[in-house]
Amino acid sequence: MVNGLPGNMSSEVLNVVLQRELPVVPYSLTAENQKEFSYHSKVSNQPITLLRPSQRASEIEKILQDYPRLIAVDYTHPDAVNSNALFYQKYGIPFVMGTTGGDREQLIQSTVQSNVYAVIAPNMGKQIVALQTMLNKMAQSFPGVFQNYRLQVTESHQQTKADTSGTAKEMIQSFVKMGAHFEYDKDLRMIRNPVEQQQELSIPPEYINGHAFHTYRLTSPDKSVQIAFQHNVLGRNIYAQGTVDAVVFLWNKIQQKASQKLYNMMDVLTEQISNN
Ligand SMILES: NC(=O)C1=CN([C@@H]2O[C@H](COP(=O)(O)OP(=O)(O)OC[C@H]3O[C@@H](n4cnc5c(N)ncnc54)[C@H](OP(=O)(O)O)[C@@H]3O)[C@@H](O)[C@H]2O)C=CC1
Ligand SMILES: O=C(O)C1=N[C@H](C(=O)O)C[C@H](O)C1
Repeated sequence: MVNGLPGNMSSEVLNVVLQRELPVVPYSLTAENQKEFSYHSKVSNQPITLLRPSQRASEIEKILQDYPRLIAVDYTHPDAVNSNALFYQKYGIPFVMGTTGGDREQLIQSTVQSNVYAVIAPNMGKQIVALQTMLNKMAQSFPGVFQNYRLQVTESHQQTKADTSGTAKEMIQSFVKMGAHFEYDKDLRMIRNPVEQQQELSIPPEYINGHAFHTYRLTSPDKSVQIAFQHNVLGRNIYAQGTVDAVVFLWNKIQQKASQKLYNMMDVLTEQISNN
């Protein structure tokens, strides 16, 4: 069940689900102010009924009777993360939460308490998740290696993005664990202006409405050393592919009745690599 239609990420995920010939539940949670009542994908004839927050409680039990083994994918809005998660938890629906923002601590806490299977990650792009994993390991192995270094982060996304990059927030935590000094109001530059994106970052016009460029730059106290990490993505396919991998991963965990219920994308990636 791909929730957040007709949004950008949910549409992309739906395409990948259909390309991989996986079954799709013909319902999607949408925003209260949504004007359309159904969504029509370019690659399928089956319309998807859009359910507003005020409608979903009365419809979900019937949907669960028809699709008892459904897994929800959530690409909605930072303001909806916690309430949507509570909805999945209340009805025992396993979910893959790609939506960023909201109260992340509460999201994790309520998921653990609910005992519902879930994958939660602010970035589903496996190559980026590999970089995150490497930085986590680096922080564990060399906790103070960037002591007194200053971290500066630039992240550029489409103008409609509602929040600060969730990926950047996680990466920053790793660098801070390595001793780097970082202040959100001074050291984070968020670029949302299409003119700057084209002129400064050379983002092609067709990707102004869908890109994610991140640079993390560490500078030594005397400025004689600079170390930078960068991941630049055009479009959204990388996340959609990872999301569908996470759905398959979760499906397998449910079949195996795994005792661990909550996972992140590092778990998905680790299992995929060890199975190959
Ligand atoms: N984990 C990952 O790998 C990635 C995460 N993301 C995250 O996914 C989220 C969505 O991004 P994107 O698709 O680009 O955003 P969009 O704005 O394109 O899509 C979000 C959709 O969700 C709808 N929506 C709003 N409120 C609700 C609600 N309560 N229930 C259901 N649907 C709702 C919006 O409707 P309306 O427009 O009417 O408000 C819109 O159609 C963001 O948090 C983004 O950061 C994005 C890319 C990758
Ligand atoms: O909104 C987006 O587009 C993205 N959101 C995620 C984030 O906030 O980190 C992942 C990626 O940057 C794309």
